[in-house]
Amino acid sequence: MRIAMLGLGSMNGAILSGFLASGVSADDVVATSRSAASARARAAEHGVTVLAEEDDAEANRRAAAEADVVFLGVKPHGIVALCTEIRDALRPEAVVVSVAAAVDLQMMQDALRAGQPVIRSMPNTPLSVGLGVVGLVPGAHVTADQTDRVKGLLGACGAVHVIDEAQIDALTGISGSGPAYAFHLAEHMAAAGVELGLDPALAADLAARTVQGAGTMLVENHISGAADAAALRRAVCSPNGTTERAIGQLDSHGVPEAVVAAVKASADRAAEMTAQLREQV
Ligand SMILES: NC(=O)C1=CN([C@@H]2O[C@H](COP(=O)(O)OP(=O)(O)OC[C@H]3O[C@@H](n4cnc5c(N)ncnc54)[C@H](O)[C@@H]3O)[C@@H](O)[C@H]2O)C=CC1
Ligand SMILES: O=C(O)[C@@H]1CCC=N1
Repeated sequence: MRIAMLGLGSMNGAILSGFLASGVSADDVVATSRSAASARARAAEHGVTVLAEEDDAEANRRAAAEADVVFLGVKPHGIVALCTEIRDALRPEAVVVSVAAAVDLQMMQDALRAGQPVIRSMPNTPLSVGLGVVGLVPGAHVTADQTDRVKGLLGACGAVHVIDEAQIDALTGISGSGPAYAFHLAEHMAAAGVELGLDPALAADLAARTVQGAGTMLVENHISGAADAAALRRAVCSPNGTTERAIGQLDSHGVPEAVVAAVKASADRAAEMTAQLREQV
């Protein structure tokens, strides 16, 4: 299966790392980038061909022309223009997969040739280490085989959920943006350790491994049904102990409400961006 990755930034780069680690051959991937310098850097980093030409539309068309699956990894406001650019170069059976927030299936289908299969996705960057989460919304022209093919590719680097388009903003608020919430938490746990006198490298290591360990426990217990997040939290809290005091601080500082507000803000922003993009097309 030939894969094109148009726009090799943070998200498509994370997906590509996941693909290569899961056994996709670098020979089966062609990517594009905006500048020759970034193309060289990305080609060296991933060991795949990265095209960048004077005219980036030409690089995108060349990469798309041979592909069975084409990942669109540019910013949301560039997706429709990219679809228009590659429209006539795509093979009719090639599946276009957008990773962009806010750009709905209709906008992409309208910019591509009638009948071109399109899948809207919302991935997250932990796909790079095989622990991602992806929401997939297959468009009207996508066959079950084509969905399975894309699910197979992404499923080798994370959990894939096929969802309705109406659910994608909520999913974005949890799993698309969510890695940043965990990184934010780790950042401030480590900063507090430094304030308490720890070496910065030690504090960062403690925070990173704690988030990793808690995440792994959470997933294992979630899959087995043994315990949910609240039960695992309670198991760390000894009565009148250190953690109970710490959680009391999180609660009194409004962290539960802040997390709910953060997830909703991400989802609301996605919807707002969709409305803005619809006005532009
Ligand atoms: N960063 C993340 O964690 C996530 C990002 N996304 C989505 O991924 C998309 C990309 O976001 P990031 O990777 O964060 O941005 P980014 O800025 O890191 O990557 C975009 C890349 O596309 C390149 N590019 C721009 N126009 C191009 C063109 N015409 N031809 C070829 N390359 C072009 C840019 O040079 C850049 O390398 C967005 O639509 C975003 O909504 C979705 C889920 C998570
Ligand atoms: O911040 C953003 O808009 C993108 C979508 C989800 C994660 N990053």
